[in-house]
Amino acid sequence: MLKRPQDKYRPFPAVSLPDRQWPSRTLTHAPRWCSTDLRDGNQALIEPMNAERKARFFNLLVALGFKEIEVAFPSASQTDFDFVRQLIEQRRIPEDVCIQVITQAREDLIRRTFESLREAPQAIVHLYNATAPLFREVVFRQDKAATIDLAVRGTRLIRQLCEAQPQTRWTYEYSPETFCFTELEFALEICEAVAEAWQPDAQRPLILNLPATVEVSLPNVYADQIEWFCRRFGAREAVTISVHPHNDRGTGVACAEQAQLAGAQRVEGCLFGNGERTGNVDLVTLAMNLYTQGIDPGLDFSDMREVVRLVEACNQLPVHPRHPYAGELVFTAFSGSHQDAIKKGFAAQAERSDGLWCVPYLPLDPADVGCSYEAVIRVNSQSGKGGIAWLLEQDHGLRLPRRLQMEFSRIVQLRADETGREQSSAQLWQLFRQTYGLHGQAELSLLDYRISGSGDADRLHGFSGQVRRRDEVISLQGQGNGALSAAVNALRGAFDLQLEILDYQEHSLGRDTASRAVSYVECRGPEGRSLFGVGIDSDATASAIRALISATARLLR
Ligand SMILES: CC(=O)SCCNC(=O)CCNC(=O)[C@H](O)C(C)(C)COP(=O)(O)OP(=O)(O)OC[C@H]1O[C@@H](n2cnc3c(N)ncnc32)[C@H](O)[C@@H]1OP(=O)(O)O
Ligand SMILES: CC(C)C(=O)C(=O)O
Repeated sequence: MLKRPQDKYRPFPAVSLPDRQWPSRTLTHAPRWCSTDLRDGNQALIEPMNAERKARFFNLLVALGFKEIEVAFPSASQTDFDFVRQLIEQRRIPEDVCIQVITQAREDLIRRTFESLREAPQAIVHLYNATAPLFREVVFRQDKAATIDLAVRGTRLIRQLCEAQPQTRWTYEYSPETFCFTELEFALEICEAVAEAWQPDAQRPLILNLPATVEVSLPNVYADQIEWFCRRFGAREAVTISVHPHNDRGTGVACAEQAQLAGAQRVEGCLFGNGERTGNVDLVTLAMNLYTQGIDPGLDFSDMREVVRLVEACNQLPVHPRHPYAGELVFTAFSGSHQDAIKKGFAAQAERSDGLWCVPYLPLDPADVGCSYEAVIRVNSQSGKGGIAWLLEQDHGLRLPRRLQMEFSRIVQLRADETGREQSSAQLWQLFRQTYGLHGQAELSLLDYRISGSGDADRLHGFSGQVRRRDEVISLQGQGNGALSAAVNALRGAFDLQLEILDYQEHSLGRDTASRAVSYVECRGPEGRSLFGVGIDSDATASAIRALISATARLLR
């Protein structure tokens, strides 16, 4: 890169619009959406879609709720032409959906475009020509007058061909391609000339589509351009202002949103931002941005994973795992402090009953786009106790006491650091069971036990039982004020061990009477070392004794 980029690149000039209104407006409703996945998206693919992929994509767009779909550049290829014919002849276009096709302003191409549209119930014919100085000078070698003439001649021919096929309800769309770096006065002049040639009214609708063909400036500059245009265009009420942002600067979404504040009523783009170079504006993000502001976008992404799957299959391009609202990782927290906040947020959410979504770090309820909470928290070496406890609670019903969370998270941390890998929920559960002796090969396992004297407050409780340690069966005998203290005394005697209970908690693992109980016992052993034991049993007392044995085994280790 250059030390002096100013020698090579010039900043884009600002628009003089001191009384701009758009910054103090807010979005209150969805725009008219037009998907151009099958045209602008398609022309940017390594291998353009065949008829079968186009048909699958078209059906998806219809199912999502799109009412305007740019389906082809019919004069570009036989595939595109035939696809339009199939849609029409096989009556695959729902009544409330209007297909759109694009053409250059060349007579042969326009005529071929109309051939593809024979007997269409309704259609939008989209004509474009580039208007910016660079394109006039370098690509077309035309002056301003010739550029206007090209657009006007194309418009007149389209009008004539529309009139020759009155059974179709026609809409005309004109795009001054490269609008965002065309002199504003000239963009206005050419659009006025096109409107004059078309004569828009309710029966002859006109869409003026003002594209950011290549993003060259900040979104606020684009918004200024749109507001400037909307305020000056003569027959403003008779036309729909549409925008078509690309994403070269990574600000396609901001451009589309701010352009709507500035007066745009319609947005063209692609799902997940496919399209030329860095892509067209991403319609999924735009729609979900509205949704999370409480505005119905009029598009339904309830099964986002399926939408991703289908679009990936049709485009043969992956959707990034961090893609807003849709990527595989966008509802997942790996880091400890995020997991802690999310866990607390879910608990607070469950306590409230106002239905409002307020969970830290999650701007959207994953369930609204068909995602489960399973992936919300995943554990690796960046994770903390909150996330680990969440997984054990969600997947196994365990509500670990805070100090046990701290203890086990240190053990998980060690494992994650050792392996350098994510610890899946299944791996965590295995580590938990191994650590606390909850599996078949525990170092110390309870074979049987009996408690005597319970029920009479004045008498001491007696504990007798047997545990297996490796191949050895060890008998236990002890007395105490309660069952647990009798068992503690029995273990002390059998293993000549300092052992003291610091804390004890239990809860049931389920709601019905047949559910099991889980006990957590924190013990102090030799040299003041404290640690937890965990026991699970269908009987609450047995689960407590198992927890004690689990702690003893760990102290003996
Ligand atoms: C910003 C956009 O996305 S616009 C849409 C772009 N999409 C596509 O181009 C995909 C489909 N395109 C195609 O299949 C082909 O380009 C076709 C069939 C349209 C035309 O093919 P060709 O006749 O071989 O021309 P080619 O592709 O080289 O296009 C360049 C010619 O079109 C002219 N041209 C470009 N845009 C336009 C336009 N909107 N109106 C009229 N002429 C145009 C150029 O000036 C150039 O003319 P020249 O050959 O006299 O110098
Ligand atoms: C033809 C126009 C709308 C276009 O695709 C663009 O400017 O990117």
